[in-house]
Amino acid sequence: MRGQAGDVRLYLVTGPVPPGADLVDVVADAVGGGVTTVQLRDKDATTDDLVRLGERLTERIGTRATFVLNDDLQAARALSGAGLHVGPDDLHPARAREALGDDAVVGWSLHHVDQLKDEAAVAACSYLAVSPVWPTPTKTDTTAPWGLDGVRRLRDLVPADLPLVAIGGISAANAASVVGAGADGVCVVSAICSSPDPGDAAHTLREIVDAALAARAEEGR
Ligand SMILES: Cc1ncc(COP(=O)(O)OP(=O)(O)O)c(N)n1
Ligand SMILES: Cc1nc(C(=O)O)sc1CCOP(=O)(O)O
Ligand SMILES: [Mg+2]
Repeated sequence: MRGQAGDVRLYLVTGPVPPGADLVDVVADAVGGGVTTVQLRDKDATTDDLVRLGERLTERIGTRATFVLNDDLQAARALSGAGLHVGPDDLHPARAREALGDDAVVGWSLHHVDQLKDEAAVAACSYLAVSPVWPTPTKTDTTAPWGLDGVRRLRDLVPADLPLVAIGGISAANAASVVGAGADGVCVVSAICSSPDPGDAAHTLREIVDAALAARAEEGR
């Protein structure tokens, strides 16, 4: 049971924002600029912290973007309608699906190709994530980068009706190549959170992703 992935074309994962900036404003501006999914990720936050911040974020975002928690099932359960993103070292996606219900968004990071042999996990997911495409200073404890060849390989192996997103080192300079290699959406932290103008950064990325998706559709891929 997959649930709907929502719209994963431009997927913002939260991260550090510039001094003086407020994360809620950054996310709201980014959604105004074209972000379609927001993941609240803060590896140091308690469940209570995540719920409080999640409430502020969802109030500002409303229904304009899909909202997902990283790792923390309890926080996701406390925030009505929130989805959950997990990796292979976290809660199993089938357990997340059971806990959150059929309509919830459940995402899973692909660190190793062998994960695709876990049919129950894949069947429970709304989308899968190529993790990471390129090395990134934002998260240094990743497994080996897949590169664009890895994106192509995974797109061939992942069921065609299951959205595949990509994360790690993605910016306006390379987002089109990631979509061209088969990703259905790009996930970014620093390209938006570190930008002096998050709304403009999101708008630029969204135009690039939409153009690359349109070009791919025209080529019949
Ligand atoms: C969209 C998306 N893709 C990958 C990840 C990374 O998940 P994980 O490997 O579990 O690592 P942490 O984010 O938990 O450090 C992600 N969060 N989101
Ligand atoms: C949260 C996260 N997960 C990754 C993975 O590979 O699973 S890479 C990453 C951080 C991505 O940051 P930036 O867009 O600044 O490169
Ligand atoms: Mg995780």
